[in-house]
Amino acid sequence: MAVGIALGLLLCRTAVLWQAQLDLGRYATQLLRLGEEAAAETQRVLREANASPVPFCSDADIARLRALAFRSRYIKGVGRLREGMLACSGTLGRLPAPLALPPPSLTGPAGLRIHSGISLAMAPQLQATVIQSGNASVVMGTDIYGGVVPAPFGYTVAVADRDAGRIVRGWGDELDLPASAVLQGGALNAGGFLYRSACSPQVALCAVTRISVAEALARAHTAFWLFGVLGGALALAAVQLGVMLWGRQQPLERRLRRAIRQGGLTVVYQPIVDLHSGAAVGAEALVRWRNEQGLPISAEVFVKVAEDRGFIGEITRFVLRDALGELGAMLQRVPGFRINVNVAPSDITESWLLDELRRNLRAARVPPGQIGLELTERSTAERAVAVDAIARLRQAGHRVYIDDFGTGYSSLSYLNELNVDALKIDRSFTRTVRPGAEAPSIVPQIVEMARALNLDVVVEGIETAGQAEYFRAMGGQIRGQGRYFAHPMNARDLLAWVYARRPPAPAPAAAP
Ligand SMILES: Nc1nc2c(ncn2[C@@H]2O[C@H](COP(=O)(O)O[C@H]3[C@@H](O)[C@H](n4cnc5c(=O)[nH]c(N)nc54)O[C@@H]3COP(=O)(O)O)[C@@H](O)[C@H]2O)c(=O)[nH]1
Repeated sequence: MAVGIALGLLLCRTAVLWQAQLDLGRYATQLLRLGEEAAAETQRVLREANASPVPFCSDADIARLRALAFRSRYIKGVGRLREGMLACSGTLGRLPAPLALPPPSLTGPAGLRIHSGISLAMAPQLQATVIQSGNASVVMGTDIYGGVVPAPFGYTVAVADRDAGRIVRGWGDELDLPASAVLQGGALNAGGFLYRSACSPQVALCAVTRISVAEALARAHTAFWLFGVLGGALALAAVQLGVMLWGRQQPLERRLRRAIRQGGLTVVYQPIVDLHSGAAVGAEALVRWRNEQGLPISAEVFVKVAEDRGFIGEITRFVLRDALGELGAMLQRVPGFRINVNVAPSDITESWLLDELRRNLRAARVPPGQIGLELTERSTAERAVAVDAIARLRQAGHRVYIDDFGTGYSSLSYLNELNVDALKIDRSFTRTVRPGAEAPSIVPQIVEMARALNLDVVVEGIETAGQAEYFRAMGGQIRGQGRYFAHPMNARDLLAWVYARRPPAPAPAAAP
C-alpha cells in the first residue's frame, strides 16, 4: 500500500512537471512569435519612413509618421533624427530643441540601432525601447507580450546580443538566469524554478517562461490528494489525473466562451468622483471572471484573449446588459450619474453596438447620456473609421471618453480631430505624482491642453490623498478615479457608496 502511494505520488509529480514544461515551451514559442512579428513590423515601418517622398519634418512628413504609427500594431510612435538627435515625431510634432538619444545598446546586422531604457517626453515614467535606422526611429510598445502568459507562469522577452553573450533589455519579469543559459535555449531547472528558453534564429530575441516547482505542483494539488488518499488505487487515480490534465490544457479561449455562455462573468463598478465636491458622478463598469477553481483571472489577460479571438463583443454586450439591469433604477433616481462601459476596437465598427445600447437603454428606461463609452487610443488607429463611429455614438447621446490617454503616445490635437468629450489620463502618469519624484509630472500640461481643447478630464489611478489634493489644486472641473476613493465593487455596494456621498435631498417644504 505504502509503495503504491509513493509510486502514485512520484508518477503524479513527474507527470505534472512534464506538463508544466510543455506549457512553458508553448508559451515561449508564442512569445517569440509575437516578438518576431513586432520585429518584422519595425523593419517595415522604418523602411517606409526612410522612403518618405516629402521634406524632412515637414507637416506632411509628420502626418505620415503619425499615420505609420497608427497603422501599426506594436509600434507606438515614429520619429525623425538628424545627427542622432530627435527632430520631430508623429506624436510631438517638430521639437523646439532636438533631443539627443543615448548611444545604442545594440547595433543589429541590418544597421538597426536599438536604444533601450529611453525616457520619453510624453511618458517619462516609461522605459521605452527606441529602434533607429537611417533618419527614422520607432518607439516600441511595452504591452506586446503581457497577455499571452497566464498566471502562475512568468515570462521575460529579452533582446539578446549573441556576439557579446549578453542580454540587453528584457520585458516582463526580471531575469534571474545567466545570459549564457538563456542564449543556449531549452529546458532548465534552477533555484526551485522550471524555465524554458527559446531564441529566434532571425532576430535578436529570446523568450523565457518560468514557473516555480511549488506552483506547478500546487496547480495539481487536487490530484495529489487523490493519489495520497487512494494510494494503491493507482489506476483510478491515474484516470483522474488524465481528466484533470486534459481540463487544464483547455485553452483559455474555450473556458472563457463557456463562462460567457453559462453566466460565469460578473461586473464590478469603480466610482468616478468630482475632486472638488467629493461626490460620486459616475462609475466605470469592469468585467470580472473567476475560473473553475474560484480564482480570479486578470481582466487584462482574458479581455485580450477575447479581443484577439474576435468575441470581445459578447463581453461588451454582457457588461451593458448587466450594468443597465442592476443599476437602471439608480440611474433613473440619480439623473446626473453616468456608467462608463469599455468598448474594444472591434466594437466601434460593429453596427450592433448602437442597437444594443438603444435596446438596453429602452428596457431600463435610462437616457443615453447616462451611458459613457470608453475607447482606448488603439481603437482610434483608423482615423476615418474612428471619427465616423465616435460621431454616431455622440449623435445617439452618449459621451465618448478616450481611455488610458498617454499609453499610445497619440497627440492631443489628434484627439481634437476625433471630437471626443473627455479623456482619462492613464494611471502610469498619476504614479509620477509622488513625494520625491525625480521629474516633475507631465500631467498638468496634459490637463491644460485638454482644457484648451474643451475636453473633460478624469485622472485614473489616484491612490493617495496627496495625488487627490495635487489634482484638486489645479482648479477647474476635474474628476478622479482610483483606489484612494474606492476599489471596484459590486452593484449593491456601489448603490450604498453613491447614496452616502450624494448631497442630501432638500427637505420637504414646511406646511403653510
Ligand atoms: N473591453 C473591455 N475591457 C475591460 C473591461 N473590464 C476591464 N477591462 C480592461 O481590462 C484591463 C484591466 O482592468 P482591471 O483589471 O479591471 O483593472 C481596472 C481597475 O481595477 C484598475 N485600477 C483602478 N484604480 C486603480 C488604482 O488606483 N491603482 C491601480 N494600480 N489600478 C487601478 O485599473 C483598471 C481600469 O483601467 P481602465 O479601463 O484603463 O480605466 C483594463 O485595461 C480595462 O480597461 C470590459 O468590460 N470590457
